[in-house]
Amino acid sequence: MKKKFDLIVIGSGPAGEKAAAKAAYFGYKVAVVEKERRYGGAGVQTGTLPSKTLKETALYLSGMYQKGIFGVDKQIGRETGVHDFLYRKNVVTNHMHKTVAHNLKKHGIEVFEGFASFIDATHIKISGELEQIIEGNYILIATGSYPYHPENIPFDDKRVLDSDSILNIKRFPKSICVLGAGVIGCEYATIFGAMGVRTFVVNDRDKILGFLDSEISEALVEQMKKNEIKILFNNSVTEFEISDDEMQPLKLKLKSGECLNVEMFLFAAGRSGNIKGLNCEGIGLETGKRETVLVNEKFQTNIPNIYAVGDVIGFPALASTSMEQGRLAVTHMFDTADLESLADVFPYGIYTVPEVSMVGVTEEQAKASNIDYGVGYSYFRDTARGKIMGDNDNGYLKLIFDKKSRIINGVHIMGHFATELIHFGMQLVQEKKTLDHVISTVFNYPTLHDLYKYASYDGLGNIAGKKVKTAGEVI
Ligand SMILES: Cc1cc2nc3c(=O)[nH]c(=O)nc-3n(C[C@H](O)[C@H](O)[C@H](O)COP(=O)(O)OP(=O)(O)OC[C@H]3O[C@@H](n4cnc5c(N)ncnc54)[C@H](O)[C@@H]3O)c2cc1C
Ligand SMILES: NC(=O)c1ccc[n+]([C@@H]2O[C@H](COP(=O)([O-])OP(=O)(O)OC[C@H]3O[C@@H](n4cnc5c(N)ncnc54)[C@H](O)[C@@H]3O)[C@@H](O)[C@H]2O)c1
Repeated sequence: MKKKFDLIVIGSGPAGEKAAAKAAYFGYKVAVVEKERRYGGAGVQTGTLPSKTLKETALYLSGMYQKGIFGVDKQIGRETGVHDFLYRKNVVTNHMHKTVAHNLKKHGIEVFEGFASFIDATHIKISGELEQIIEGNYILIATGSYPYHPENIPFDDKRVLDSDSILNIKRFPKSICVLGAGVIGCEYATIFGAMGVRTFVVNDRDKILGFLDSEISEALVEQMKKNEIKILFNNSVTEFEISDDEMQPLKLKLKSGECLNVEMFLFAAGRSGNIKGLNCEGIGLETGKRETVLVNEKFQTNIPNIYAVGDVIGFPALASTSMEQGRLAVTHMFDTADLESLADVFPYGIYTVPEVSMVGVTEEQAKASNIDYGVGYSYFRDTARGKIMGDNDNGYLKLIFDKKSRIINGVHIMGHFATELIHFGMQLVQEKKTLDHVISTVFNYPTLHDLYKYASYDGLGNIAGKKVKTAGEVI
């Protein structure tokens, strides 16, 4: 007999898992269909958590942040190989697979292993070892995204890689070229840089991480250079010459005419939505650019009982926002009345070495919208906690505020733990707090939260015409 559910979720990534768990928590009968044996999608298996774990591994093996404390340079041992590099990543993804499986089970969600496709708006065919058809009053598409593969790149899963296949390398490279200075490209470039790999980044623009405040982006470039990462701006790879002999380097011809000889190549220039095989066209579901599903502000598609969330709907394509979109879609389906909308202020966390994080407006945006804005800076090395940690990367925090009201509307941090530190800044921006609010706040001492206080004092100095600090200042 055909099984019937209140909700069928396609995909067990962050968006699907959280949506399914919430609907089940509210008492609805829920199914999740997952095509892979291991749960968690790009969030757990191929994207967020593996890359963040590799970053921690690189920091551990290189001793990069201990260097600032003891002043010694711990060279990565020659014996450090691909096994050491990937070990912790495998531990974390295995554990998280089990955590997701456990979460689905404890909520009483039925999981179907197989590939889901639409028969019609309420029936899903599951293809795989056990083929079957299930029925749902509501369907949630949470199928995520995959690395985009341009035709001119000869991916081989050994030396010419994307952000999925880089996780299965069999030997550790001495040199690598990363194409694309977006989030994936910069994170991996700094991971390999920290591991002592000669790293080249090729980007078709003159800025890395185009959405960042320009000063922060430039400061990160300086740190990358310090870690011997070479960034080739306004450039691209036009041709590949690959010898069958794997001991020979890949020869990459660049738009600038130069040739780059490296052991590995990582393509990191965009992703597309996972809609192939879903049969969207067959049921009349509207899709957009880069294989995305089109939705309204309630995450509802043009077919009212079908919703879509996460990477498959495109921007911002983050695990953090995908989970919330999943929960919100369930709010709208079942009128659970617990969440109204996604917060319009959310942070960006870039897990490069050093980390970068931001919330609110950049200086360029403040300028463009004619806000009479001021800035305040503070440096990790000027705080007691920064001194204790031994600031290694000239880390700093930058506040952008409205000069008249003193309301803070942008916070930008580059430095160790930036992705953690940003959350206080997020509250300031969300709640429209002022510089005066920050200076009247008491923090634990010594902590890096002092950065907020010093930047606020610097901002007040700016208003009073007594500004003393500039971006990237070294004393
Ligand atoms: C290298 C990298 C690093 C990242 N780092 C971060 C980060 O630090 N912070 C952050 O917030 N975000 C990060 N992201 C983005 C984050 O991983 C994604 O935004 C998030 O995983 C999207 O969640 P999702 O549930 O929409 O899709 P996914 O996590 O991709 O999950 C989709 C699931 O659907 C399944 N599926 C697809 N089609 C079908 C089908 N037809 N039938 C059955 N199952 C199907 C897939 O197998 C998969 O398990 C990173 C991404 C990458 C690639
Ligand atoms: N920490 C995080 O939150 C995090 C980490 C990794 C990935 N992600 C998510 O994954 C998504 C995809 O990331 P991405 O880095 O692949 O894409 P992206 O679109 O963010 O960046 C691509 C970069 O490659 C450059 N580029 C594109 N084509 C090129 C070419 N032919 N030659 C040279 N340069 C080229 C672009 O100018 C851009 O700088 C992001 O949008 C993000 O949502 C998030």
